[in-house]
Amino acid sequence: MRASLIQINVDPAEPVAERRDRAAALVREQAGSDLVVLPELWHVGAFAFESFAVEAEPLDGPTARVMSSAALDAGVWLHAGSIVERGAGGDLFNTSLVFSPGGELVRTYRKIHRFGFDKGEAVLMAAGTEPVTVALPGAVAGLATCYDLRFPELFRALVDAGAQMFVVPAGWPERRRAHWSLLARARAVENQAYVLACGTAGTHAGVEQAGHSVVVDPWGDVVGEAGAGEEVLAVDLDLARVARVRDEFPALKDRVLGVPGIPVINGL
Ligand SMILES: O=C(O)CCC(=O)C(=O)O
Repeated sequence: MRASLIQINVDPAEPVAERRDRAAALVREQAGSDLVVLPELWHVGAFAFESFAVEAEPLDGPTARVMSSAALDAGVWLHAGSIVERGAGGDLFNTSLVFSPGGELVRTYRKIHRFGFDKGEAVLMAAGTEPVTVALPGAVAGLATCYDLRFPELFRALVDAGAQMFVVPAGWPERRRAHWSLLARARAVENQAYVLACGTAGTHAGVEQAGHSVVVDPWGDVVGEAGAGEEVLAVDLDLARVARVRDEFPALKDRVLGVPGIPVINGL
């Protein structure tokens, strides 16, 4: 599988509509890839809290329309990162969108772990409640978003649902870049799965972004890593490696479930 992670620059001076069109053009340039990934809230900026309500949109809103047509034109599976979704009841969600090469919206994932403690996303958005997987050609992908990366139980539940790779759009701050790299590798090693972690570049709302999107293989080796600025990170994934690593070093099979005090995750 050829995967291209678009680490787009989020600059508050660039109008959202222009960034949307620019992102779509970047997706079209990835024709020939199998999977294209954009980061979390790239249209508005993950820390641009004052713009969340203004830029909120339904699942058939402007970002979904533009991304659907970009996926169709490029003929790729597209994880279009996340949008500020306005749900039917008016609540806002941080919602990831996955399109088929035919441009169909095949999966959505509402971020479960909201970031900010008692501020920002944590108070402005509602939490998702359902882990989500999507069958891509050659592998089942588990979906997670940014802060979710800190919660291994979500990833284990996704493995129980069949995930062989994780796609993690993010707007991770530079200040905690060391955690980003470490956690991406940890989730890959402990779950013996590929991790495709796609962040943003630039500074918005005073928060410098880490960039350094990274793809980690099921052994924990870094397959490719971006720098700090806008960049497309293109990598080739050997999806059969997931089964090989799981067979040769069968740690997942050695899980001991049912120990008092250790919660059992029964899948989804
Ligand atoms: O966990 C972190 O350090 C960053 C999380 C974050 O920025 C987010 O989820 O938007």
